[in-house]
Amino acid sequence: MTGMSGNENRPMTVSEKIFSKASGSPVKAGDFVLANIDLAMTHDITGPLAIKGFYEIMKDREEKKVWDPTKIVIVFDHQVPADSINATANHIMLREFAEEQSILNYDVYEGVCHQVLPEKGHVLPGNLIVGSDSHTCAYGALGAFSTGIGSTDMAAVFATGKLWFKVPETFRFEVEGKLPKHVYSKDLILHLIGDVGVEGARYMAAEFGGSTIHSLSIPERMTMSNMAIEMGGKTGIIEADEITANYLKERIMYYEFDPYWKSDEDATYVGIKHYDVSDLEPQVACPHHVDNVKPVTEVEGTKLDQIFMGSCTNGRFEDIKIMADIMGDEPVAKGVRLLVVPASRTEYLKLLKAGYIEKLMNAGAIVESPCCGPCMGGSFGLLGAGEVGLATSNRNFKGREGSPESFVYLSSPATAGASALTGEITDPRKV
Ligand SMILES: CC(C)[C@H](C(=O)O)[C@@H](O)C(=O)O
Ligand code: SF4
Repeated sequence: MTGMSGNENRPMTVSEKIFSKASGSPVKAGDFVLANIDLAMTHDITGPLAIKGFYEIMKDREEKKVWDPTKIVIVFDHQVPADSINATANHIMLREFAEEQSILNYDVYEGVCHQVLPEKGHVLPGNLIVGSDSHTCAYGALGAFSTGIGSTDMAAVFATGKLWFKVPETFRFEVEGKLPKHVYSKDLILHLIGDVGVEGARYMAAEFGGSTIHSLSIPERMTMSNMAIEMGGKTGIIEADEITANYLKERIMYYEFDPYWKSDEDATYVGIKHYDVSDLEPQVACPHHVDNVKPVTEVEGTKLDQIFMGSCTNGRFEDIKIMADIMGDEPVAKGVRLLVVPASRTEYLKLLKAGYIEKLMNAGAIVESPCCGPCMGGSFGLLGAGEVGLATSNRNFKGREGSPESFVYLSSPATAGASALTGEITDPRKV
């Protein structure tokens, strides 16, 4: 894919470039544009309402067809396998819609949407992607502008392939330094969210850059981009580089790297913050807000009832490997439930082959098949009143994982692994 030519020589952020291409003329932050959508993702929770809205829009048309079936992906992940008759009805509705509209990218329970789309090569740098899920910002890890939208907006996208946007301003997070041992990109993103707060990047493109970011693997970048919404960001974009290109070459037959999809030097930012991570400690987000972030040393010793290792934030092979490695051959502490839910079928199979699933099961973990799992108090693994959970996911709102009287802490897989051995929040550097 080639970039826009003739940007009036005005330096642009990568997000401005993407909106310029998507709307057909050079734009700047603050402009209102009608943009062409490259890819639309929906899932089993928000999809049914989008379909109803689509038929409502189409009610007077003879041909009720989506704008482009090849640009729609439908994922079954929040309630799979169906945990209620209502969930089954939603799944049936989505399957029938996909069949009727010739949408081929759907079903088979591949895993959590935000893992499945990049993994299957649906995401490219420079794309404008929308998904009816707030963590759609995750695909920014590959240099796409991707953002969450509501079901009714999705209905309009199904019908027209276009959507109105106000081109967001960009806030740049410039990160330098080498992450210390046992400190990961999850600790970094929690630290940034704790620093700027849940509204710190409201309606902005959060752009993560600097040598630390560009040394991260794609799974590590995905963890960061995924959580941009937790600082209010429209997206969490990381300019594509060689690491991105290598990830894509494994997935897309004729992928060619296009260096255009980077912010120009002298592009206009609404703010730039600099960080040095050389001394960063493992971080924990404490109940009930994602920006209530503390170094692990301030909360170690907090007794746990359950640990959830999974989600679109940290449910990949690399994450679960970190947990398994830190646990060694030691068992899960008595009295704590360790739920491990790989983010996709592919990640699960890699873990199986490498022996990590067996290792974790021998340690006492309960391993479930890929889905959102307990992340949003879904199909299983709910916390009871007064119970305390530690999760590698992205939200710790009141009642997020079950009872409104429960408590959820968020951490990296390393902290979760160390804590599984002791049954209390534990500093992974001390294991
Ligand atoms: C169910 C869905 C609408 C929701 C979201 O948009 O984020 C969920 O995925 C979540 O993480 O809370
Ligand atoms: S894993 Fe959690 S955060 Fe991710 S899409 Fe599912 S419910 Fe949302």
